[in-house]
Amino acid sequence: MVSIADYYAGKNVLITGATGFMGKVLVEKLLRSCPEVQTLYLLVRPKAGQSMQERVSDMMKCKLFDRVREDNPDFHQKIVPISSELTQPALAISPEDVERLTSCVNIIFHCAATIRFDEPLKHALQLNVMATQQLLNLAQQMHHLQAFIHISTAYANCNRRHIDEIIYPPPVEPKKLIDSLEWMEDSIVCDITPRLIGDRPNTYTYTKALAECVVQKESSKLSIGIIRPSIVGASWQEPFPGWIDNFNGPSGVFIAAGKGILRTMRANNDAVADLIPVDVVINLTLAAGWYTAVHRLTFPPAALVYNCTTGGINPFHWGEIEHHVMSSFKRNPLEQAFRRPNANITSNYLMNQYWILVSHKFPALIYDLYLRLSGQKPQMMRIFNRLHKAIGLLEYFSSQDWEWNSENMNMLMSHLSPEDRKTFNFDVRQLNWPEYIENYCIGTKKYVLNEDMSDIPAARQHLRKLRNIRYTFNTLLLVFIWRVFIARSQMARNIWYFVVSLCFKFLSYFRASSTLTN
Ligand SMILES: CCCCCCCCCCCCCCCC(=O)SCCNC(=O)CCNC(=O)[C@H](O)C(C)(C)COP(=O)(O)OP(=O)(O)OC[C@H]1O[C@@H](n2cnc3c(N)ncnc32)[C@H](O)[C@@H]1OP(=O)(O)O
Ligand SMILES: NC(=O)C1=CN([C@@H]2O[C@H](COP(=O)(O)OP(=O)(O)OC[C@H]3O[C@@H](n4cnc5c(N)ncnc54)[C@H](OP(=O)(O)O)[C@@H]3O)[C@@H](O)[C@H]2O)C=CC1
Repeated sequence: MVSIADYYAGKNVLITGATGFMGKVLVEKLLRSCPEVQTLYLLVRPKAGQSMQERVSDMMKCKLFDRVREDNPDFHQKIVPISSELTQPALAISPEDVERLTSCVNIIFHCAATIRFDEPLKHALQLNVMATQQLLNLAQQMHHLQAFIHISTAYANCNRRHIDEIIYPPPVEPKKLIDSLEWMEDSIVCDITPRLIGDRPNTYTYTKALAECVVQKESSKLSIGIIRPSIVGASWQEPFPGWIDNFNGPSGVFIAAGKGILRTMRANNDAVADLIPVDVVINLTLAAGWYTAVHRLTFPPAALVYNCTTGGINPFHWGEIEHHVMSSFKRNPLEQAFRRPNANITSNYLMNQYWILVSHKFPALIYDLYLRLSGQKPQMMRIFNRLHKAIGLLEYFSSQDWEWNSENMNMLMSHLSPEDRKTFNFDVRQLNWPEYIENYCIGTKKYVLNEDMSDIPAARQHLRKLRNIRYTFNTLLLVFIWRVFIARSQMARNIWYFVVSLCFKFLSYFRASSTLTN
């Protein structure tokens, strides 16, 4: 069978969501490991005052592309941005571009989505479901299409404990839902959203489940693969360890803990933390593209689903993550930490509320008071409120376990040549978690916060200063409480005198015995 790189040689690839976290890694890996690929067409929208060309050229300047740049300084010639707003009719692609794409595209990777957990249902439906349908319509007009790869999520069916590599019946017929919500005002949709999403935690997982059904409907006409990654984290090996560029999922939690802001979170110490490195997901995605295309004529007309998870193969737990994240940030501290990193996870609701009060709200109040007194704008309480909202949305995923069947991932691996297994490695049995978490934490420091590694001694010095402030504060607090207590209670005074005299007696005894032995 042809190798993966040989398959992609001369192919035209269409990618949505290329400016996102996973899309960027996909573009980079294709250019680096499949250097003979013909053209990458990226569907991009203008954003924040930047044209789509400007956005794509900014993206190509990013550090992620350093290795590709080294191998082929002219790699940008292979990239063709196509203007597209996925929530618009016909994806807002111009007729000339449609003509161009339908005549030459061989493979589609559909990564674009809204991954916000608090996205209003209508918008999440528009982007995650309707745009997917429109892209499938476009795909059917393509004369040379060999594979359509849809990126879903392992949590699309998080209302089940055991998840097989099949597409489950939709909670509702997507078309009916879209039609009925179309005429409704946003406020009404907002009111009925909890009833609609039922036992799913948010509009994201709900709409991703509906999108899978939309994709499945077209599987008799197109060769389709569906990738379901779990919690996508920093890169494991490629293009370099620890690459990450956003606050999503665990990254924001790690950073907040490293900065000493987050001290408590509800999570189950013993639950599996199903993190999956982004390079593993992308290697599997490219291999699935190759497999889908090569076997397109022999497949029965059904989309092949790949659960892309680690829990069943190489499990690691939230308690272990907490331990390794904390020790990593103590070795490699973040700059200007608010307090020393010391976050604890607990599954006990009351305990968590207690620590929120003592370790989040109380220090925030004091710090804001200090800011106010020194003529600055208070900000800490606002930061904590945002943090509480964010972790509140994540807790559902860190408090329970799921079991994913990953037979198709194993099957795919067994079809790769030894060379492809190395170049497109998605064998998570080899993943060393402590080393991965260390690189992940360093990655958040270097690539998300843009902090310099040479500043680590100063950051350590800052942590020592914070420790001394804490010791002084605790001592003063103890003395203060004790003084108040002693002033009010005869019993406390008696205990105090008893302890002091006991200490004095011990001291005299040791001094006397040491004089005798000399
Ligand atoms: C040591 C402990 C170990 C235990 C550790 C347990 C970890 C347990 C992880 C489970 C993880 C499950 C993951 C499920 C698996 C998928 O399905 S993965 C898909 C994942 N999707 C996400 O993670 C999206 C979640 N995020 C959201 O929905 C929204 O960002 C939020 C949280 C509702 C916040 O919305 P918002 O208040 O409007 O804020 P937003 O505009 O997004 O961002 C505002 C600012 O905060 C920053 N920010 C955003 N999120 C965060 C954050 N989480 N933290 C800090 N800053 C953030 C942004 O960068 C932004 O900065 P500026 O640009 O203003 O400078
Ligand atoms: N990150 C994770 O942990 C996981 C992600 N996934 C799935 O992987 C895929 C990629 O996720 P990720 O890279 O993290 O997400 P990002 O949020 O980083 O990227 C989303 C991409 O979609 C594009 N997009 C969003 N709205 C539009 C629009 N209206 N028109 C055109 N493009 C749009 C964004 O473009 P722009 O830059 O213009 O906003 C961006 O390129 C998604 O399908 C997600 O569901 C699955 C499991 C876990």
